[in-house]
Amino acid sequence: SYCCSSTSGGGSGLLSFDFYRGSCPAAEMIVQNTVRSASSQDPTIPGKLLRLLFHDCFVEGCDASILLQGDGTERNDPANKSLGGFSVIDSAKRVLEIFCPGIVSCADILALAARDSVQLTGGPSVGIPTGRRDGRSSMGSKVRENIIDTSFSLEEMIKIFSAKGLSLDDLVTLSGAHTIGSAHCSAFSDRFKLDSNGNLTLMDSSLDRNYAAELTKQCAAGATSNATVNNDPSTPLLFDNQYYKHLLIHKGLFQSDSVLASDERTIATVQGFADNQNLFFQSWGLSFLRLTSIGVKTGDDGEIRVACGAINA
Ligand code: HEM
Ligand SMILES: [Ca+2]
Ligand SMILES: [Ca+2]
Repeated sequence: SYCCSSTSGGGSGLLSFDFYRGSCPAAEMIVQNTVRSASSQDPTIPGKLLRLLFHDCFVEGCDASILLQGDGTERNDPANKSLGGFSVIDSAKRVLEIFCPGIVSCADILALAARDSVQLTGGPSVGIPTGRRDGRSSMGSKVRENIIDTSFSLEEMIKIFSAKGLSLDDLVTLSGAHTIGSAHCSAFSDRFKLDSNGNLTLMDSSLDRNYAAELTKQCAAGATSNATVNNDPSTPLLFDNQYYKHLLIHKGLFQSDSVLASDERTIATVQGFADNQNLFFQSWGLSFLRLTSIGVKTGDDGEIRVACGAINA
């Protein structure tokens, strides 16, 4: 088994499965029910929760720093303005504060909610250990250096992933999150240029022409600035291996997606996942565990917030 007691160890970094078994046995069920009901009202929720977790874990570890509100926080950094799903975490927390006040961290709620989002959309169900505690700081200035931009080279992506203890396989596997959810036109407009009519024309020859034409149509001049396109053009609501199949036929939305199918260090993994969904799902389980373990605070570190948007008084 994974480890360990829930006694405070002063930041030992160890989590344990079913950490809340004694203190709040319904915790995981309450999160799951909240995510399920929110997603049935709004199918864009699972993608939002999964991306929210990624952006939390890459800045100060998986400590819910992304949820803190206020001037100069991560959440208010321009690079995070397209994040969503906050209200789902808040409502799970409200229910948990009624049943088990002061027990379940926002960091665990977010990790569990992202896990459940994958399962709800048809992906693998992954048991993850809990016991994360909530951070007490959140600085917008730390976002840029830790979050990958769509224009990054594979080299630059590897650098950031390895700084988090994640491998090249983790990078290819976790990028598979783009099998669900959507993106604002501005997120990939660097692959196009604006013509004199304000319309986009293709600059990046690594993109399939018909797919590019479809994207320019959806993002044409006059489309509102909050226009979005699906990350996965064929099964946007399903967590499947279609993302990898698209990469192989030059239909990766971001440059950072496309590069995975063109670099010889990653193409075999992409091919393997495209050919075999079970392989992708198995790998997802391992990589997701590593993602949700980045920089966790345990023991005496951090706190259990009363409300996810603010540190305790
Ligand atoms: C490796 C480099 C990555 C880059 C450059 C990247 C970039 C982006 C961008 C620009 C968007 C669109 C945001 C918007 O315009 O609304 C997006 C969406 C998304 N990303 Fe990533 N991402 C990366 C990795 C990941 C990882 C590791 C995960 C999770 C494990 C993830 C999960 C998602 C999800 C689920 C969405 C859809 C969000 C929604 O529907 O609101 N991404 N990503
Ligand atoms: Ca964080
Ligand atoms: Ca899909």
